[in-house]
Order: sequence, then C-alpha cells, then structure tokens
Amino acid sequence: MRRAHPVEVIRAAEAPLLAAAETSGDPDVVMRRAAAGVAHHTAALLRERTGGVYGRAVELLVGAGDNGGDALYAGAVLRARGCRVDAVLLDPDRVHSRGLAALRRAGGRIHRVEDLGSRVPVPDVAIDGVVGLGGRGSLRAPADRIVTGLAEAGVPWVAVDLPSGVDADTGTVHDAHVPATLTVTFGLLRRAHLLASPVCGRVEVVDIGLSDPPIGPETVYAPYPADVGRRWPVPGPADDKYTQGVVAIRAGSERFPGAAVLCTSAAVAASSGMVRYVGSGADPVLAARPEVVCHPSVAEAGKAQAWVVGPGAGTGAEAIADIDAVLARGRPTLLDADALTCVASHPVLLRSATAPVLLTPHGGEFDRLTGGWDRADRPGALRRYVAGLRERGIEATVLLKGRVTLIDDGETTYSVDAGSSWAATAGSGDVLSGITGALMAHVAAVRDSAAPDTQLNLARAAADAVTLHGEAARLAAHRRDPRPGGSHAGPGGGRVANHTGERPGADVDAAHGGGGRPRAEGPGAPIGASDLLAAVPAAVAALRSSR
Ligand SMILES: NC(=O)C1=CN([C@@H]2O[C@H](COP(=O)(O)OP(=O)(O)OC[C@H]3O[C@@H](n4cnc5c(N)ncnc54)[C@H](O)[C@@H]3O)[C@@H](O)[C@H]2O)[C@H](O)CC1
Repeated sequence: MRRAHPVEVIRAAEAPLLAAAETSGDPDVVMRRAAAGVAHHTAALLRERTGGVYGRAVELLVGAGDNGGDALYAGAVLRARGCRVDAVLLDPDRVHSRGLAALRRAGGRIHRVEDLGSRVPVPDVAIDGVVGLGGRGSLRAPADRIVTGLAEAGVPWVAVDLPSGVDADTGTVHDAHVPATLTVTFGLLRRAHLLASPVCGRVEVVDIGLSDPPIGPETVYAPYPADVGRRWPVPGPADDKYTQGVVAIRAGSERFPGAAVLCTSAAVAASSGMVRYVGSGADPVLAARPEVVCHPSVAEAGKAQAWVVGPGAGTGAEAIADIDAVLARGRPTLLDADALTCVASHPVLLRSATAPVLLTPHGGEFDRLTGGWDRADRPGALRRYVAGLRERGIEATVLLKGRVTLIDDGETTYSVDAGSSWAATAGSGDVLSGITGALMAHVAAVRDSAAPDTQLNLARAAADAVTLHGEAARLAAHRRDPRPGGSHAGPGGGRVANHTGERPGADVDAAHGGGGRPRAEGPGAPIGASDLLAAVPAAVAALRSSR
C-alpha cells in the first residue's frame, strides 16, 4: 500500500532534520537536498519533452515561504546545467534570501511581477514554488494569471512538494491551482498526492533523510496494482464454486433491466464462484449469462456469502421490503443506487443490518444520505458520515465514487484514482457493484472457513474492486477492436497503468479550454458500461501480471 500523511505528521518528521541542519551552521542543507531532487526530475522532464537540458528555458514562480526557497535552489542547479533560468518573485520582500542569492550567483535572472508587463515568456518548463505545505486556499492574483497563461501556452508545470492551490490535507483542488505534469515531493507522500492525484501528475518522492512516521487515523492508503493482482481471487486446486464465494444480487426492474444484466455479468466476470439473481430481469440476465442462478424472491434465494442490492432496483414498497429482507439475512451487503435512495428516505432500514454494510454513493447520492456535505473536504465529510453510522451501531463502510474514489470504514481511508475518467459513463456503477459484490463474497467465504470470528476488511476489498474497475475502463478505452461487432481482443494493453506514472489526463491541453483544465484522456475513445464490462477479464489478467 502507498501511504500518505497529514501536514502535521510531515512537519514532525522533518523537525529533527531541520534542527540538526540549524545546529550544523548550514540551515539550508535539507532544502538544498530537496532542491537537488527537484532539479534532477525537472531535467529528466526537459529531456523527455525537448530532448535535452542545456540551453532550455526554465521559469520559476516563487512565493514567500520555504517552498519558494526550494524552487530558487533548484533553479540554481538547473542554471549550472546550462538552462536559462528566470525567477518571478511574487513577494520580493519575503522571498527566501539565501535561495535567491544562490540563484543570482549561478546567473539566474530575477523579476518582480510588476516588471513583467505584458511579457509572456514561454519557457520549456515552469516550476511552481508558490506554496507548499503552508498553502491555504486558491492561487491568488497575480499567480493565478501567470499559471493560466503558461498552462494555456502548453508549458508543463513541475510542482515543488505539491501543486499550489491544492490543499495538502483535504486534497481540495481550488478553482485556481497549478495543473502539474510532475510533482516532486520530499521523503513522504502528503495526503493530497493520493486525494488529488489527477492534478499532481506523476509524483516523484526524493529521499531527504526522513524516517518513516507513525501511521494514524489520518493516514491515507492506496493499493498498488500489483498487490491487487496478487490478492485477486482465482480458483485453486481445492476450490469449487461455493468455496470461492457466492454473491446474490437484487437489481434491475421493468424500467431498468440493463442494471441487472450489467451487475450480474460483472460479478460473473470478476470471480469464478457463483452468482444468484433476484428481480424482474431474470430473462435478460439469463440471456446474457446463462450461468446465473435466478430465484423468485429474496426469501427463496439459496445461501450466499454476500449480497448486492439496489442497481436499477426501484424505490417503491417492494424494493424497500427487499432491502429489509436482505439485511435481515445477516450477510455482508453492498447497497448501491436505488437502495441508497431508499436508505436516505428511510434511515431506519439500516437498523436491520446485523452484518457489515458497504454503501457506494456517488456525490449526488451522498448528498441524499447526508442532507448535504462539505465538498471542500471530501475525506472529512466521508469520515464524519461513517462515524455517525457507527455511533448508531451500524458496521458501515462507505465508498464515495469519483475519478478519485474514497473508501472509509471509520478507521482507514483508501483513495483510488482510476487513472482516467473513461469510467464516467452510464451503467458503470452497476458494473462496479457486481465486481465489488463478487469480491465481498470471496473474502467472506475465505473468512468464514478460515477465521469466522475475525472482522472482514470490506474497505480493502472495495479498494481492490475499484482498482480493477478503473483498469478495465482504461483497457476498454484503449483496446477497442475497430472491426464492426469486434470485441476487446485487440493487441497491447498488457501494462497496467502506473498511477504515479502514465497519466494522460494530467496533461493540459489549451485546445480544451486551457486554464489548467485537464485534457480529456489522451489517446483512446469513449466507452459504454458494456465495453468496460467486456474488459474485466483482461483487467484481472493485467493486474495479476503486473509487477
Ligand atoms: N525548510 C526546509 O529545509 C525544507 C522545506 N521544504 C519546503 O518548505 C515548504 C513549507 O514551507 P513553509 O514556509 O512552511 O510554507 P510555504 O512555502 O508552503 O508557504 C508559506 C507562505 O505562503 C503564504 N500563503 C499561504 N497560502 C497562500 C496562497 N494561497 N497564495 C499565496 N500565498 C500563500 C503564507 O502566508 C506563508 O507566508 C514545503 O512544502 C517544502 O516545499 C522541504 O520540505 C525541504 C526542507
């Protein structure tokens, strides 16, 4: 798992290093170490983009704090490597004076913002040293104007520590922010690197000598794709359809038969166990997936290790009664879509739950559940909601969907960046419910046979399912078979997206509105939920073979 920490933990980890630097008589030794890393990775980006480093133009946007100091020292290193370096000082009276002197000595040019006039320099790369850990709120004028201008001109931004205009702890991306192609941070990931990963670009961590800090309730986790692949359930020599987990799905309605097909088909594709179905969509479900076992009612469904309720299932009296009946069966249950609407209007429903529940709202459904939430603090709003449920005695985990999906069980927050936004399509949530339900059934089956008294790690299972879903969307968007009626059996796609590496969406495309707006997802083409579904087996294979 990748781990990311809150600002106070980072500051505490840095404190002994900074104190030692102070007593050594070289107070900037740690800062120069950090800056050397910034310069190294900026040079690599320059080489990638322009084929070299010598003679390339670098612009530094420098704020009042130590983040600006890092940028100035990095500028001095790049100058020594032959770059032309221009530093724009946003607050000349408070600039880091030793960093500034170092850049001057190296031959960098220094500008006050007011001296820039209408000059619009177009460097090969721009370094964001406006604010780091001490940043609060949006980029202010005139930094916002400079950032927008360069982003519109297609200049890649390197963020020092984290992109300015992004809150280090909540990951809130303010309207005016730096859309980074690359973020170079120091020693430890900050929460924003996982919570706001689409605007961080590729994240590089430079070793500056920090020790591992303690983990705590504010630590944010993100699974490595290779770990998800290692954990993904596949049948072993002693397995049969029951040992791998049976998931039962109550989904679909006269109005939304497709939800039943997408959800059950995704569950079938995600694991080799068994899928049961209850609802009005038995005919289309069986037409798509004859291996699904259909039942006339919740009461008549056979044994299942986990249940999924809600996709397209309706919000009427019958649907509500079925939610109640499923929860009363005492198995781990995923509640999605219409089931969340029912829970929002009848919160008492969750009292029937005698086993862990996983709620999977998108932002609008979370609005309904909470009566309105603080969008400036996604992880905080989620943690507070889960805490409220747990205070009511409900063993709940909540998965808040988005390009960056957050999962919280009251103690641990997982953050999963899909790596692209291709999955933002109708029916994609139904597929996610099916995948997640199958995985829940598997972990419950394993738990029941190995250690029935232990707690289920539903949050980690959900994070794994979201990782797979994102990978399936990426593969679907990139592997469309151009033949009429073709499938997803096209070549390539074996390499799993490294979510701190390949990130086409982090690039800025002036043609798509500029102003730091992330470009639509680079190469690839829009997909529907059926395309995503068809790519699930390839995504499982890709995750299982990733290193
Ligand atoms: N000291 C070292 O050896 C190391 C420092 N590192 C870097 O230091 C920053 C943290 O520096 P700090 O001075 O505490 O904070 P900032 O530079 O982030 O900014 C503080 C400064 O900015 C003003 N401010 C806050 N919000 C805004 C805003 N939205 N717009 C404009 N100005 C704003 C605030 O008033 C303060 O004056 C850390 O991130 C590293 O980059 C390294 O850790 C290496 C060791």
